Order: sequence, then C-alpha cells, then structure tokens
Amino acid sequence: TKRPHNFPPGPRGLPLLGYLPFLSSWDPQYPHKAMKKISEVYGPVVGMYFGPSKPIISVCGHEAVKEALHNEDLDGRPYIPAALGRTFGEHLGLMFVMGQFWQEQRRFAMRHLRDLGFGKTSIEDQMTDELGDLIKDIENESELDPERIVDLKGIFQVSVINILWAIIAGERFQRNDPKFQELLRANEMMFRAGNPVRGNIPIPAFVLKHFRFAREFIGIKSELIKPFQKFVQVTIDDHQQQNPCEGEARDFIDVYLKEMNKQKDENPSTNFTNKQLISMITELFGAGAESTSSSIGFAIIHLIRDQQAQQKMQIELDQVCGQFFPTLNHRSSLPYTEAVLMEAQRCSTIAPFAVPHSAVKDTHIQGYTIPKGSVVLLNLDAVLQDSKYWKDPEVFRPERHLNEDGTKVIKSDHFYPFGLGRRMCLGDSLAKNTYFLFTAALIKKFRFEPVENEPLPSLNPKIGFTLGYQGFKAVVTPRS
Ligand code: HEM
Repeated sequence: TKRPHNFPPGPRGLPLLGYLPFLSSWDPQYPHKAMKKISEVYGPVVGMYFGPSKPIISVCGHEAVKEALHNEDLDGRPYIPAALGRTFGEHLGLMFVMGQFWQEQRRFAMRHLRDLGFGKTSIEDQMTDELGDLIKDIENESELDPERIVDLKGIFQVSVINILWAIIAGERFQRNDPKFQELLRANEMMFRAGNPVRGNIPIPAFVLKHFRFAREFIGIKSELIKPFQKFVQVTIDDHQQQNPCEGEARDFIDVYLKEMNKQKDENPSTNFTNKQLISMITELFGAGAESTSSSIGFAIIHLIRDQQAQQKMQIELDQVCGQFFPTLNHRSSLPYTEAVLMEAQRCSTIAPFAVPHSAVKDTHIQGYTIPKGSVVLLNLDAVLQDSKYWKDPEVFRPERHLNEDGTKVIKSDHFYPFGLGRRMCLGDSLAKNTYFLFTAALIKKFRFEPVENEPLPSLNPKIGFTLGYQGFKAVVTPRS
C-alpha cells in the first residue's frame, strides 16, 4: 500500500494483508502489549495497514494519547461488524455511533441517568442493600468450607448489575435466578469473544455471512445477543403496559418511552425508537456488568497478593468508619483506600485501547497526518504504565498516588482509566462509586488471603473486548 504523505512511521507487512499477521510476533497474547512494543521501535504514533486500505493508527505515549482524545476530529468510531451485530445490524446504541445521532442520544442518556442516580448519593441505599446481600453470600460460602475457601469467580457481577438495573428498569434480579445467570454468562462470552484490534479487519460481508470461522475470528457472537434483546423487549413491554407517559418517570425506560411518545407526534424522523432503546440498554448492561466487577475483582487480587497494603487499608477503614461500613461521605477521609483503588486500576487496565476511535476527517496527531477513516487505537494501558511518568510501572504501590505524609491523594493528569474528552466513559461516576463502596466494604468486612499450597491469584487478564480477571479462590475470614 502506498502510504499518504506524512503518515506516521510503522511496520509494513504484506501487500494484501497488511501488518496484522505479524502482530502476535510482538506479543502472542495481548495486542495492547504488542502495540506498545512496536511503539518502542517506531515512536508514540505508529501507522500500519490491516488489509490493503485500512489504516490503523496506534498511539502510545501520554502526550500523544491525550492530544488525540481531545481532538474532536478523532471522535468517530470505526465500523466493527461484531459491534453492529449487537444492534440489529444498524448503527444504533451509544458506543459505536457518531455525529449528531451520537451527540443527541448521549446527551439525553447522560442527563437522565444522572438525574436517576448516576454519581449521586441517592442511589447509595440501593448500593448498600446489594452489598449486604453480597456479603451474606460470601459469609455463607466461607462458613460452609472448613478452610474458609471461597470461589470469587464472577461473584460481583450480580450486585453491580442490580444497581444499574434499578436505574434503568426499576427492578432487581434474584442472585440465583437461572435466566439472569444465563444473561450474565452470555454477556461475558460476548465480551471475551470481542477483540478491539482484530474486530477492525475489513472482511467482506458475504464472507462473514457464510463462514463461521471468519465471524469468530473477528469476535462476532450475534446469536448470544438475541435472548438479551428479547428479555429487554419484555421489560419495555411491561413498562408500556403501566402507561409510563402519565405520572412521574420511575426509571430510564419510562423517561425514554415518554420522549419516544412526545417525538412520535412532533418529529417524523425521530431517532428515539424502540430498537434504539433496546440497543442502548443492552450496551449499558454489557459495559456496566463487565467493567465494574472486573475492577473490583482485580483490586481484591492485588490486595491478596499484597497483604501489607490490605492491612493498611483495613486500619484506615477502621479508624475512619468505626464499626460502620464506608459511605460515599467517608471517601475524602480515606486517602490510602483511594490510592489502592487507583493503583489497582492503573496496574490492571480494563479497557486497554479505550473503545477504538476513528478519524471523521483528515487530521493530525503529534504533527503526523491521520487520513479520514483511520482506526485510531489509543493505548490507555501504555499511558497507565508509561515509565516516563510512573516509576517501576509494573509494581503495585498505592503510595505513589499520595503526598509525602500520606494524607492527600495526588491527582495526576496522566491517570485517566475512563478516557478523556467527549467520548469519555459515560458511566464513570456510577462505576467509581460502586467500585469504591464495594471494594472498601469487602476489605473492611473480610480478610482475604491466598489459598495455601496454590499459586497466587493471577494478574494476567482474560483477553476480550475489555480485559477481565481470571477466576480465583481465596481464604475469606470475617473480621471481628
Ligand atoms: C471501572 C469501570 C469502567 C471503566 C474502566 C470504563 C472505561 C471506559 C473507557 C476507557 C471508555 C472509552 C472512552 C473512549 O473511547 O475514549 C468507555 C466508554 C463507555 N463506557 Fe465505560 N467504563 C467503566 C464502566 C462503565 C459503566 C458502569 C457504564 C454504564 C453503565 C459504562 C458505559 C460506557 C459507554 C456507554 C461508553 C461509550 C461512550 C461513547 O462512546 O460515547 N462504562 N468506558
């Protein structure tokens, strides 16, 4: 492929296939690590091709990533067939849409999700209830085993999703409801099958239609979304029957149905449709269930591996909260706890490439030309592990986020696990509150220790569209 003038430097690959077949030679398992190693050779902005005409730009250093996240010409999203497969084959939802449609739907969702509880203390009671149930479950499991060994695989998801579901649909799931367990499993399988790098390979639609291996290679698992969509439709129908347009909206579905009804009369080309509502909800469910529970899981793993940090956190929690569970009001008086949470997010990035961006017109990063239509992979993992800003980046050291006497958290401008700019995570406030309340309460309530004669819980993430933790067991003892 002939590279455009001033295209970023990068490896060349084969005439028709581009560089993709060689990526795994840099790191066989993790594409974000492969891209980082390529950057060490070519610089922070690397240009490659996947296929004959698909420019892929990989951006690694903090300066370059920050510049790109604030460049509105890079606020597009690439065409990813696996993502489209989850939204009826149409450009719907929030994550993979762009332009005016995205702005309108994102603004609406943000405003109302905030009013309904995102980032608000009004949802704290709900969080505490869910947490109470989770703690009971862990206590029961711990009591049942003579050695107090508890399997912590996937255990946080139900509680996390119930908080989000209260805001979206005004309901909660029973922890052991088999239908719900099935939805969670399907959701996890979709996330694990997804791939933010391979997902961009331009495979023609007819090949995808006829060849299952091609679909699987780029992470399409459309069959898993169907039961989800059906379940959401039934929930919407239930809401419709209760006449949501009269009286006060109870939840996001009510708010959206009200808007749909209003626009139906006023605006014949409205974007507020039933399919869009289903797409948004399935996306929020997916984003919410996986990422927040993975963050809690990784934090617990780090604290099992670093018993000293766990004890320090427990001492702080005991001193500040006494015999009570931590609340959002305690947060600013818990600098060490906050530092632990930040450090776990820094060491174990959930969204190592953010969500892939694309160039909506010809533009620049660090002076290089980025042609319109390029896929832009912004390596948040490389920012959070950038040795220019983080000394010994691979070491888990909460103190690095604290001032010298440990009394204040240092807010650094190179810590942004939720991204930056207009495409920044839409659920960050809900995620931060849930992550804090759950992790802090679990550590206050229990001591988590490694299982004797077994390897320590792994920090190697499970690959997928986002990164998840490997299932693990721990000795969990209630603290008096
Ligand atoms: C610890 C948990 C989470 C992390 C680390 C995280 C991180 C991210 C990141 C890095 C992005 C991409 C930003 C970009 O493309 O530049 C993103 C996007 C997004 N996140 Fe999150 N997220 C988390 C939790 C959540 C939750 C709880 C929700 C919703 C309930 C959510 C909904 C979304 C949505 C809808 C987008 C797409 C926004 C857009 O394209 O405009 N996330 N998230």
